[in-house]
Amino acid sequence: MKILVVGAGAVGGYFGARLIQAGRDVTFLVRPARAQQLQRDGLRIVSPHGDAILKPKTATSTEITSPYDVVFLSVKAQALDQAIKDMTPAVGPDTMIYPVLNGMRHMDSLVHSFGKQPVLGGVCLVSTDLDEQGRIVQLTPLDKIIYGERSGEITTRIRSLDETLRNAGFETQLSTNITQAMWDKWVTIASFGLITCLLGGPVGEINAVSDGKQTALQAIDECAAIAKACGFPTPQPHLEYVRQLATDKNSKFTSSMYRDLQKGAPVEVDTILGDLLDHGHAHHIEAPLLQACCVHLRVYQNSINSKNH
Ligand SMILES: NC(=O)C1=CN([C@@H]2O[C@H](COP(=O)(O)OP(=O)(O)OC[C@H]3O[C@@H](n4cnc5c(N)ncnc54)[C@H](OP(=O)(O)O)[C@@H]3O)[C@@H](O)[C@H]2O)C=CC1
Ligand SMILES: CC(C)(CO)C(=O)C(=O)O
Repeated sequence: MKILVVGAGAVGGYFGARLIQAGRDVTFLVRPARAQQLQRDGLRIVSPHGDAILKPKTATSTEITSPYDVVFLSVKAQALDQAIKDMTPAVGPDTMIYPVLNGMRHMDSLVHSFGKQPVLGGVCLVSTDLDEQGRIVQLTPLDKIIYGERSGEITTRIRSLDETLRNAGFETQLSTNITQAMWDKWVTIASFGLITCLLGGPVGEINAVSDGKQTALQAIDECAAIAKACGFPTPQPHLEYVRQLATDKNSKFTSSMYRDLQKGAPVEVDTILGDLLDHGHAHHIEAPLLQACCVHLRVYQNSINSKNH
């Protein structure tokens, strides 16, 4: 299968690299600056599972002339519209689009642009960072991707995708209920985004101060209550796992949103937290911590936008 990874950043770069190491046919769709960096320094992975420096195949949007079998979409929400335009030549009648962005709103944009047929559901569970030198640094051993047809069917194409992705150095799961899995992930990232960005530190530092633990648990309850009201209740074992992760006093765990905030970079506030809050409003669910965090991050976002103009 010919795989096009759109975005050689923290997520795409990591899973793309592991797939290349496992012998899969991977090309990265990149913009010119990243193309030059990869050409010069290679694709560099720093990971508890083993470091790597690879020379990947790359293409810029004008260099794509024929469809790929799979487009693994791993850009940030704010880059989605342009990425959709740039990846269009790679999408043919049989292409599967496998997005791993956090949240759900990107699904509407993809279906609007390409129709329902090519768009799979997808989730990734990993904690990676694109550092100042363009290296991909994996911060915890977790690396799992989940994929499935949005209908839940086990089709021939999803089986071949599963065969291609399995045994490539990370955990995989073919899901027959990918929409639920995406909601579970949404609750996870919204909880950790909210906890770390609003309370201002990694999980352990929040739990080290009085009322930190209770506030973290309240944040999870707010996000889970919205998912439940929307008809996607987070399964109890998953909720327990999130609660445990969020209350570990020794944990350095953060969220990609918090790391963006620390870097002074744009944060996916509206697609991860704002969209969840809107779903809460539609169901009359009170979510004061989530609301406060949205306001905090929107003020931050406005301040970086005005600095950049
Ligand atoms: N990092 C993490 O731990 C996790 C992130 N996620 C989610 O995954 C998604 C991706 O995040 P992440 O990998 O961290 O983000 P990064 O910013 O690290 O990577 C995104 C990459 O996309 C590239 N890009 C943007 N637009 C285009 C384009 N038009 N064509 C080609 N490349 C493009 C950027 O390259 P450049 O700007 O250099 O051109 C950048 O390298 C987000 O929705 C995030 O929430 C999910 C789970 C964990
Ligand atoms: C919460 C976490 C680490 C789970 O994969 C994540 O999705 C993120 O930081 O963006």
